[in-house]
Amino acid sequence: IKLTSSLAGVTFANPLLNAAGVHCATPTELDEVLASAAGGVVTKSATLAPRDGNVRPRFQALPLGSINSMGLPNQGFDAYLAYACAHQQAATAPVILSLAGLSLADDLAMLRRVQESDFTGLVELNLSCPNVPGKPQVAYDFAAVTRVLDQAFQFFTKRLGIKLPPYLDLAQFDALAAILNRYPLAYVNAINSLGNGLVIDPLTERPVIRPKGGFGGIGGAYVKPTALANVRAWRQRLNPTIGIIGTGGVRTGTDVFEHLLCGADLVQVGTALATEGPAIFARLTRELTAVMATKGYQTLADFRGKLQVR
Ligand SMILES: CC(C)(C)CCc1c(C(=O)O)[nH]c(=O)[nH]c1=O
Repeated sequence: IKLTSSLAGVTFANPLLNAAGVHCATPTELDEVLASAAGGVVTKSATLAPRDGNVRPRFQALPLGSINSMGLPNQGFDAYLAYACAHQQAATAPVILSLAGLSLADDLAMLRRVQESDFTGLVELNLSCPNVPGKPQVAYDFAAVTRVLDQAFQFFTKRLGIKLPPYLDLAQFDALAAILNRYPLAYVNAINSLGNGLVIDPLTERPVIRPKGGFGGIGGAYVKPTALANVRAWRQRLNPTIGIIGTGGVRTGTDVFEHLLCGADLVQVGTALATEGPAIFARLTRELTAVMATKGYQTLADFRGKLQVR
């Protein structure tokens, strides 16, 4: 049984990575993921300048998932570009460089720096980043998405993927796919956390996280059906040249199998990694292998995207 997978010409020994934001903000955390059974690692979404992020508590694990309003705490673009270039030299498992500019100008400035750098790996542009205040996040403002991609692909010739939040209306998939299919994207990563949930503690009568009045992104089991639907919807609508990373609700090998069945080329783990640590990747590869053995599949291609129509 082989778990190898490739995305935009980059080969992964297995399809499993961390989700940007989880266990990936420092070189130590990144090294721990690379030292684990993970097939690769994604950096915390970088902003141009380092950021402390929001006040704590800003993450809370829950029985069925998690809520977070981290506020983009990160060591800054230079630190993650240096890490990505160093590990490219060392020919370790692939490092995906995640970017989340606080403005269109910052997005373009970071992409220009990558374009001029020695980094030839995958870049993941987080489109859940804020837009102009008072407007929805970039990914929910299709004119803003068009603007970013139009300007990026004027000069960016390396491998660019985008991280998208969940969409809940089929007309949104149709409209956005028509836009995305115009660009030479390496992949689409679905989904980011389900935005602005609210978890409260009935004993203290307060939200469980402090920033934004307790509003935060929801992850974990809560979002798996939405994550699978987004993976499937994008696979059905995007050019086959655009790969798919499935993220959301992965805790077991069967969850990984379901994302692959819906069309994912790679699968990322957030909430469950935050609670279990990088050892989860050995468990997930073991469990995925067991599922495949039971079903008689030898490779991921034997079943990737082959969800049957009822
Ligand atoms: C939510 C933003 C702060 C605008 C982007 C960074 C981010 C965060 C975060 O740093 O709060 N959390 C998520 O679950 N997803 C994200 O994309």
